[in-house]
Amino acid sequence: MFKVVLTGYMGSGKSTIGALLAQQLGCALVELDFEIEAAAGISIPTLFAEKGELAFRKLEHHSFEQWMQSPDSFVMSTGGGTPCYYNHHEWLQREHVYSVYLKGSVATLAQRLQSQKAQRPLIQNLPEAELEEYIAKHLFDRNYYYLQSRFIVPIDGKTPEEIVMEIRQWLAQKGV
Ligand SMILES: Nc1ncnc2c1ncn2[C@@H]1O[C@H](COP(=O)(O)OP(=O)(O)O)[C@@H](O)[C@H]1O
Ligand SMILES: O=C(O)C1=C[C@@H](OP(=O)(O)O)[C@@H](O)[C@H](O)C1
Ligand SMILES: [Mg+2]
Repeated sequence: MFKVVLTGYMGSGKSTIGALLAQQLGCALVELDFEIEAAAGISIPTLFAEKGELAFRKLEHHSFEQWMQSPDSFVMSTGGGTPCYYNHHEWLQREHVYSVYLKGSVATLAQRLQSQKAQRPLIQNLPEAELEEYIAKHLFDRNYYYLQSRFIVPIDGKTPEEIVMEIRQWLAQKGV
């Protein structure tokens, strides 16, 4: 049994890499944001707008815990905040959990997120000029949690395929 858990800031590529990695490993993909949307019956932006971030975090907690406690093997793409709430960071180093931090620079994340703010309620109303500064501060706070992942992959300037290959090499060393 193995649980590969991808962590990292919004825009670091968790969803993209997760899908590719699960496909290559031939295992299930858990896209935590989809799980939350399915449980809520509404999109994440609507959930934030109508019920608030706290309601989102509760659903995220429920879904994350259910999957982590299951006997299933999978690749999980978390949301950028997932390891930073409740006791979630404690899961990152448990037995059978292969946590991977997709580590991007502020510049790379800001460049990617600029055109994708609408799907991400935490940044959707930020003026363009403030995005980079917001990410820098937020990432500083969240790094404490991301860095508890067992493997760190710098992502700047790499293709998804290159990143997936690095993760697969590390997993192979661990016998996965
Ligand atoms: N290695 C990469 N190089 C260039 N663009 C990427 C890479 N990985 C992801 N992207 C793009 O960056 C954006 C954010 O990726 P996404 O997988 O949604 O990140 P996350 O789930 O971490 O928020 C998407 O437009 C995606 O196509
Ligand atoms: O960083 C966060 O707190 C969030 C990240 C999002 O996922 P991505 O990291 O896939 O964008 C999504 O879970 C929600 O908008 C909150
Ligand atoms: Mg995602």
